[in-house]
Amino acid sequence: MAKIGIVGSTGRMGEHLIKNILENEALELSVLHVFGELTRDVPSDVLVTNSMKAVLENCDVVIDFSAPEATQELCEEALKNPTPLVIATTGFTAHQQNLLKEASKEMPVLYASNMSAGIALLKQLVEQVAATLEDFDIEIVEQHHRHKVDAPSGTALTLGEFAAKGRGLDLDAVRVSGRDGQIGARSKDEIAVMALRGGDIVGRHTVGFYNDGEFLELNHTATSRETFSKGAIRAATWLVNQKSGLYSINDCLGI
Ligand SMILES: NC(=O)C1=CN([C@@H]2O[C@H](COP(=O)(O)OP(=O)(O)OC[C@H]3O[C@@H](n4cnc5c(N)ncnc54)[C@H](OP(=O)(O)O)[C@@H]3O)[C@@H](O)[C@H]2O)C=CC1
Ligand SMILES: O=C(O)C1=N[C@H](C(=O)O)C[C@H](O)C1
Repeated sequence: MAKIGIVGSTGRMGEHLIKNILENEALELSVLHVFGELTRDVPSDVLVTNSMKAVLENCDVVIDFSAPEATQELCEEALKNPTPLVIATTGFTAHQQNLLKEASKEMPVLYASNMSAGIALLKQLVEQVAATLEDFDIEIVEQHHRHKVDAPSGTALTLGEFAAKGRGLDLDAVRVSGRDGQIGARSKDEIAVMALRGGDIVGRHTVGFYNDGEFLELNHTATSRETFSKGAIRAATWLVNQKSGLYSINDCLGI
């Protein structure tokens, strides 16, 4: 039975993870990392700690839905005590992304900006459509709840990367993150990635392909955070049996 540790246990996603792991008899919730205070009850055999070292020493695999600084601390500590890591946090700097790659040389690391099966497939469709409908303008819109702190979402950036890949482009070179004022006409290759925030939207992503006379929009809407939490748990049970390397959710799903 895999012993699971959670980083970000007091957050919105942490709450679902704790519930989903405790209700699954094939899993053991062994340790929770808390940054502030844990206000919910957990079984007495679950270790609650503010030490990343203690998290790594007390589980077979870590699931991280937290904040970039917390993931950074987790990876730095994991380099001293290699442990399979499922990383779901978004909003990383280039340095933090490199740290994930460094860690994956010493342990299995699965990173997914979105743990849903729908987005795993959508990435592939986006790359295919971008390559096939080569004259169409590509624009991406994401919508999330009012509490989300990073923008655009990690998923929107991932979808943008797949769209750019389909065109043989680098997203960093063609991404537009805002339009306001006399901006001039749209250039052929640019890909806008725009964010809307409000209410309790769990996560909605639309990738649009626009041409004269027609357009195609591919949309994914997450209606429950359990989609992400159950996706991450599935990834964790898969990852404990893998060798060191950087994996995506598609590797876990076999698609
Ligand atoms: N890949 C995916 O499928 C998904 C990814 N996410 C991503 O997961 C992350 C968390 O989302 P969500 O649960 O909504 O966010 P919350 O803000 O609700 O939770 C964040 C958690 O991280 C903890 N935390 C914040 N800063 C630190 C720190 N410096 N050190 C240690 N712990 C820290 C918080 O502790 P405290 O409560 O004490 O502040 C809290 O437990 C986000 O990056 C989000 O984008 C979300 C959903 C799906
Ligand atoms: O913060 C969230 O809530 C979500 N974050 C992820 C992201 O940034 O892509 C995934 C999901 O859309 C929900």
